[in-house]
Amino acid sequence: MPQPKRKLTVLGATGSIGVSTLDVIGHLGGADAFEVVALTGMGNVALLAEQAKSVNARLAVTADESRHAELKERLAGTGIETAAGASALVEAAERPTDWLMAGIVGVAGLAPTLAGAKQGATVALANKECLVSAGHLLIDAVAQAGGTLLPVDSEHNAIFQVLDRTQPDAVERIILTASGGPFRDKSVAEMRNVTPAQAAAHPNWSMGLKISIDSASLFNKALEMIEADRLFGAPGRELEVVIHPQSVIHSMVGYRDGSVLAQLGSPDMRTAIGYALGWPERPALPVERLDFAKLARLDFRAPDEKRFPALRLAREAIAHGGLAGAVLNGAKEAALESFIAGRIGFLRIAEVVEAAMERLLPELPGKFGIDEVYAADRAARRAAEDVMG
Ligand SMILES: NC(=O)C1=CN([C@@H]2O[C@H](COP(=O)(O)OP(=O)(O)OC[C@H]3O[C@@H](n4cnc5c(N)ncnc54)[C@H](OP(=O)(O)O)[C@@H]3O)[C@@H](O)[C@H]2O)C=CC1
Ligand SMILES: CC(=O)[C@@H](O)[C@H](O)COP(=O)(O)O
Ligand SMILES: [Mn+2]
Repeated sequence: MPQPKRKLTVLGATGSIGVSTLDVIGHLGGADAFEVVALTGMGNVALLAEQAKSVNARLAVTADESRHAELKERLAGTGIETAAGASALVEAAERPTDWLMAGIVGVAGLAPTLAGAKQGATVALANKECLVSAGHLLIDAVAQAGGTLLPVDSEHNAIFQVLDRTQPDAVERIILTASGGPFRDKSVAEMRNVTPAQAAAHPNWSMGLKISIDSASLFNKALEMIEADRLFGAPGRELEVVIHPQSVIHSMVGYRDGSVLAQLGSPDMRTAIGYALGWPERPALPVERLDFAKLARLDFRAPDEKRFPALRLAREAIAHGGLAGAVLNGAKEAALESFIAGRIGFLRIAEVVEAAMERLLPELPGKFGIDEVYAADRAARRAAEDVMG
């Protein structure tokens, strides 16, 4: 009897993570090995349609209702179902699947990712904004449904790989590495007038526009600190960030005997995605192997929080707990969109987030559910807009 194929859904299939995920799926057998339940995208319906055909997906969904007619036309006669809009994304994520990639960017990914978690799928989590904004709601949803949450963000995937879960008390430090981004060595004055294109030019990783710019402001690392706190935080465990310009060590865990375990690899997300798809096994992948003699050296230095205030704001959000992450992220998303649109300068991003946090943190409810998360996100965007004028 042939084994039933493993069912997969990819949210955000047309993005950087989504394209890498489909590449990994292709290397591991594609439509012969997997049944692709659903693929989702937003504006890039041409790519979405091509992807859906290439893996013989059951359903293709665009988040943008105005693009549905085009998607339908591109998939006419293929038998692939189509749908559009925010609720269609959630319905796609609710369709029974074994494995779901959460690869939508921003808090827009929260509702479909939660829906996937609630049906008990293994959730491969690239979208960090879910954990930052909704705290333990996602982790609890996975646990209640009997599913598994596998971090895909390279740092958290690295920590997951080297964390000895049989000895939680032996872990004393979680060390996130940060490339420092394209402005690692720039002064505040030099960063004042940088353009979105300069900010998006990541030195090591090829990624979507928003995460690339977040790496430049170190807000990516700020989000990752909160993400790490949600995933691996425990009393007595320190959370550190170290600048490591080569992005070869993806993160580290320090133990009470002085050992530090690190995961290394080329800056290629297919390793983390493949790990999450194959877990607990490691599939063979055509990722460039590290050549240590060629690398010759690995560098480290402390982050400069005067030039990059994002890390300090992340620590404040972690210390405050609850919905502070939703406020930091909502304000950051609003400020980032304004920077991309040319409405504010690069340095204003951190100023806007700090002002929104100062305004909103004192009045946040301690207990929260999903409605309060969205309310905090909306309030943060309003406060950010207000500060930006
Ligand atoms: N790229 C990377 O290497 C890494 C990314 N991550 C995280 O993974 C997530 C995805 O990042 P990345 O792939 O770079 O992002 P991209 O911008 O490249 O892709 C985003 C995906 O989400 C879709 N999308 C955009 N807006 C919406 C929306 N409002 N509703 C539904 N779908 C939407 C896009 O559709 P379309 O393109 O069709 O418009 C696309 O499929 C982010 O949370 C990021 O922080 C984490 C670690 C590494
Ligand atoms: C690939 C990945 O996980 C990104 O989040 C990457 O780590 C960004 O790099 P920096 O934020 O360290 O510049
Ligand atoms: Mn990362």
